[in-house]
Amino acid sequence: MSVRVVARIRPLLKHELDKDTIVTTEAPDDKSATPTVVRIPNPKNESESFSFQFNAVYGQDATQQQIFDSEVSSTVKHLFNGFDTCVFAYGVTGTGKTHTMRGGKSLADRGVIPRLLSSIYRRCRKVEKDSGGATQVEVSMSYYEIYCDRVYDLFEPPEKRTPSGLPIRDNGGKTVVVGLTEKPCSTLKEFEHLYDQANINRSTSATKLNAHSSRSHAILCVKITQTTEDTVRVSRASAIDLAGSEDNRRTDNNKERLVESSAINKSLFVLAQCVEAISKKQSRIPYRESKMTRILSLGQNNGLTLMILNLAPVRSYHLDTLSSLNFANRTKKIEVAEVENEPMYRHIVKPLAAAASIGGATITRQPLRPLAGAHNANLQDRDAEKKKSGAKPVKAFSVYSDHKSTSRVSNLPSQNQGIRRTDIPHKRAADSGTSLSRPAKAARSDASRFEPALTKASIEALISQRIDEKLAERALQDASAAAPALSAELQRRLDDLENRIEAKEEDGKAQGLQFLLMAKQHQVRGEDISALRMYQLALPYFPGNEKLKTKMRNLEDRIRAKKQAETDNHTSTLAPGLSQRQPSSLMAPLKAEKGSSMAKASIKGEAEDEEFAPAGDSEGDESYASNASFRYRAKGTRKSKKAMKKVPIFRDEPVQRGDHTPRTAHLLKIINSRDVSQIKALKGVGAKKADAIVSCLVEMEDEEVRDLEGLAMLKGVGGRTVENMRLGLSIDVGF
Ligand SMILES: Nc1ncnc2c1ncn2[C@@H]1O[C@H](COP(=O)(O)OP(=O)(O)OP(=O)(O)O)[C@@H](O)[C@H]1O
Repeated sequence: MSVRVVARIRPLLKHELDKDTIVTTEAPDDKSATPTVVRIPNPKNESESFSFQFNAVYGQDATQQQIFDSEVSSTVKHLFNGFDTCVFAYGVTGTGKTHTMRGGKSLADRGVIPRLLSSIYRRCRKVEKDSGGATQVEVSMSYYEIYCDRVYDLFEPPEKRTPSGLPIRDNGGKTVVVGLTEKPCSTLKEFEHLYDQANINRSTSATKLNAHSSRSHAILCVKITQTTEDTVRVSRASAIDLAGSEDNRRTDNNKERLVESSAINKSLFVLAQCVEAISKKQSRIPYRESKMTRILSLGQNNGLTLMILNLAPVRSYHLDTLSSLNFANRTKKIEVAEVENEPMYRHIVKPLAAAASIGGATITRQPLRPLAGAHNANLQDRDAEKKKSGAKPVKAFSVYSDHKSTSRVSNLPSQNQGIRRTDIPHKRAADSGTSLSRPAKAARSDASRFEPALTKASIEALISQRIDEKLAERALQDASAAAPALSAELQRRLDDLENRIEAKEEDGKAQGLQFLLMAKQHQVRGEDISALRMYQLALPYFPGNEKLKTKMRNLEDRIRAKKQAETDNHTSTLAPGLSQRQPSSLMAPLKAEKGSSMAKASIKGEAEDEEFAPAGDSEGDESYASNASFRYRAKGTRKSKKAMKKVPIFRDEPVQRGDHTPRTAHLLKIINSRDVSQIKALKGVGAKKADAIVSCLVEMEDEEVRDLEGLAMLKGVGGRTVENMRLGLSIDVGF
């Protein structure tokens, strides 16, 4: 089962009403009423557009109710059938993730999370009613945020937090947060109170792009425990509101916001890398490079996974929207195992003699936490049967929560350790006379059915299961160790870099060092394009660093050579014609609306299609033709992007920088005036192009276009356009 990906385009905000809407929805064919396609123009050539197909697409007028009813409400049934579910919102800052997940206070505005809880409580009542009270359902939840790569419990007020946050640990292949509070929560009202309180603790701040920007990834984990007389079944619903990526040239972020922003961007970058590695079936998925990716474990988690891709419809988000669409396009290919959480048999863990001694009439039922954390130790017979029949072994439970009290069985009070003590003769705590310790008649007769758990065979099965677990853990460790071995020297240098980053947290260069570290890590893995991108991001922090520049040049040469080799190879194997195109069901959704250059792109084959390689104008833009799906930009990176674009050579290029011919100087003056009417009057520039140039200049804030090269690097402008502008100018203004 793949991750379900749906896109939601938010409506225009008040201050955007006069802005150009560029993202639209489309039904795949006229007959179908439900749109599944997002269409967006090619930023390099407005006459072309790209389309991306998802499981569903919601336009600007989609309501909260509609999103919930169509996408989330059906997951509740699965949850109660024992499956884990995960809904997460992804998108650039200010695109509506928090609105979608949390929403507003009014009934109509409530987002996915409160609606999910409301639906869960309704189902609880139904299950209890339908079973005549034989099934009891308990709901509890944990809620935490990942802020600057540190995990904080949102049920704890910020002043009680330890600055380093809560540790996370791999536990039998699952990632767990250690020491998280888990709050029982039996009514919607109770939930709303807890949730609202916890959200006050979440890190949010005003940024230029969003007055209430989430500065952290927030993860809500709702645990459903269904208890019958004999069994307990636990399943979890995770609802995740990711922080949005930010282009810091647009945010005007101060230092604190910048630090947050780079942590957010870094984690999202790692997420994109993970998705890319999964989609390319690489053996090493870089989950460990960020806490968010470790916890999200996309592709490793079991159960139903839904991603809601939030998009802003306006032009100012154009490139970010393309990056998000590209990311989502890869995510939808990720396979998630549909593994049901099997019920466990209660009587095995029923209080032993110890429980009886502390029991009595006042004892309340144990919250059954140990069962949730433990493996299905008493399902060994069934597992063995399944193994024999070749069925997949049952995998116990999924990620996300490690409540203090749900820690592994060994940490539990002795009366709850029955599950580990199947080798101890099973005593019935009949003496206490409580309803808890003395099973009902039916249960007692049933008990004999479970006695095999104490036989020699079952003990052996239990031991073999433990061995399997240990072997699996070791295999997991071995897998990470199997990543390309680093030389001692390289490892030392990486460690050294890491130490320098930590020591320089306050230093402005820390971020630069972060980029260097990531670049080296990519390089070690042979991911040259990503490495180059990281070096480019690092460059502004180390201006004039010749060593870095040489490294980049070498890397560029290598990439170019590789690309050339690939192209040669490709041209020799590619049969002509559109028959080479992958069917649209293969999710290579870039289509040419018109114009031949897209048609050209479409026959480049799946690999390139998948990676969103928009057909550029006359100059190829290598920054797009990347193997990284996430376009990460930080302040001062424009120049590095320029460095990647094939720079046109202009006839009146000045010998010395800044020393322009009068014609060039005049052209640059017009461009830098940011006056649409003047720019529009230039030869070869229509209203649309002039508009695009001005938006681009606005994005550059105070930065000016200093030369023809710089002009040719602007969105929608190429070398030919610049040449036209210049020539036209000589006629029009009499040079
Ligand atoms: N579908 C929608 N209908 C009405 N308003 C919306 C919708 N989606 C988003 N908004 C509004 O857009 C603004 C930004 O939304 P929101 O805060 O949810 O963005 P975000 O993606 O969570 O941003 P960040 O990543 O910065 O936290 C808010 O004012 C929100 O009310």
